[in-house]
Amino acid sequence: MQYEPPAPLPERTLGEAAPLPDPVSLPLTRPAGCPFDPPAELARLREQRPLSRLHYADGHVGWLATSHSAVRAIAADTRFSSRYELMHYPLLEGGPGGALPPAPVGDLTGIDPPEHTRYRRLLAGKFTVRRMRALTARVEQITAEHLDAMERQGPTVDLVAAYAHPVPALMICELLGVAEADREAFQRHAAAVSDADATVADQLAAFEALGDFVRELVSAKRARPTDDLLSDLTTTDLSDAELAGIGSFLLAAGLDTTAHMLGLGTFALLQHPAQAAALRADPSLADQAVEELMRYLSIAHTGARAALEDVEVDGQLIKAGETVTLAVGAANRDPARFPDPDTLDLHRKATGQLAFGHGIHQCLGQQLARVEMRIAFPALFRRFPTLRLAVPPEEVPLRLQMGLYGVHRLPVTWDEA
Ligand code: HEM
Repeated sequence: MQYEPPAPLPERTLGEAAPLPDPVSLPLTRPAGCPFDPPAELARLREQRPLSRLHYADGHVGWLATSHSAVRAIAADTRFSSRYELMHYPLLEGGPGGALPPAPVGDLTGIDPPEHTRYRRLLAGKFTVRRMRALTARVEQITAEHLDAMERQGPTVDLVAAYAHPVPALMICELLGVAEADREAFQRHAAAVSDADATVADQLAAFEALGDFVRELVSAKRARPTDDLLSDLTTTDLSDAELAGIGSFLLAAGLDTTAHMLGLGTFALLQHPAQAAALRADPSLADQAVEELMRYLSIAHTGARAALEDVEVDGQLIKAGETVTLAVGAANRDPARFPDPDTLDLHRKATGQLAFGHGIHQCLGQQLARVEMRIAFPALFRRFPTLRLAVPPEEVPLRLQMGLYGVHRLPVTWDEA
């Protein structure tokens, strides 16, 4: 019998290593009864492969990154763009150039280098250690004042309206140098923008009013600078329009994010009483508790990037022009990175969690956000040791299907002394 050499193995080309399952739609449904877990379907996809094919609403077939390593690698890679106008959106009709316009002036998250580098350098230099230290003292004061007000008001209160929203709102006022007399108006507009019960017209009107407010603030700082970030920025070569854009962007980036972390984080701690008790008993736990809550809750649960050229990630070829949705919530629950990832464990060292983003767009305000949370969570649980939900957990209104996850309201109560 004549010997036949084995047929050569087919050459394995990138992206053809194994047949890919059919594209999926973005999973959005969170498991019933556990409002803190990402959609279970994301975990199933992550078990199969780090990158799955994803259907976008305009017919594009792009990618969904679910593993910690893939999300981290893509966020760190500048061959992927952050420009909104280059992206397809899983839930928005209209492809690049149709779904969303380019980022407005001052919005750092939707631009690439070199435009991004210029803004980023100017801003990073203003989030100084000295400023963060000064802000820490103000967070302590502001949280104490709001806890006093809650106590005076007596049970029951909506924790979002009484604490989770006003504390970060006032910290943005501190950062931007909003005068005491103007803060009430500022807070009113800011609360109306994110009020789920407001009509779209009212939300838009509040949004316009905030824009006017920031423009007037810029003129005031140019005329009479004070000790704040916005005044500092008036000494740079930024135009008034750029300053107003940056002011509005900081407001958008720093307020609702922190507010939703405080609201949802309190809900999570109330549902995990042993963890809340540990935080109450040991204030030195606060730093790692905040990292773990950020990981566990991942309120900014998805990000997106568009490939500017062909890029290989985890053995998978992503072609130029394709959009990748980054499932940050799933990445932060990846067992390959965090053992027993679905357990909230404040004693865990959750370093490497991706909830503040990663790479050149990583959150610029993260130190401020951390300071706010490190102070606000323990202070709340120490002031009200009997704090509990005033409604059954399933009645807490959740921000389902929204870009930023959280609670709309959190009715809480406690035993009066
Ligand atoms: C818990 C609260 C916060 C969360 C969860 C959060 C989350 C994030 C995330 C995920 C990004 C990256 C977006 C991307 O890669 O496209 C980001 C960027 C940013 N955040 Fe935050 N953030 C928080 C608080 C703040 C605060 C308090 C400020 C400032 C007052 C702030 C200012 C910014 C800015 C300026 C950027 C843009 C950075 C860039 O594109 O270079 N954030 N944030």
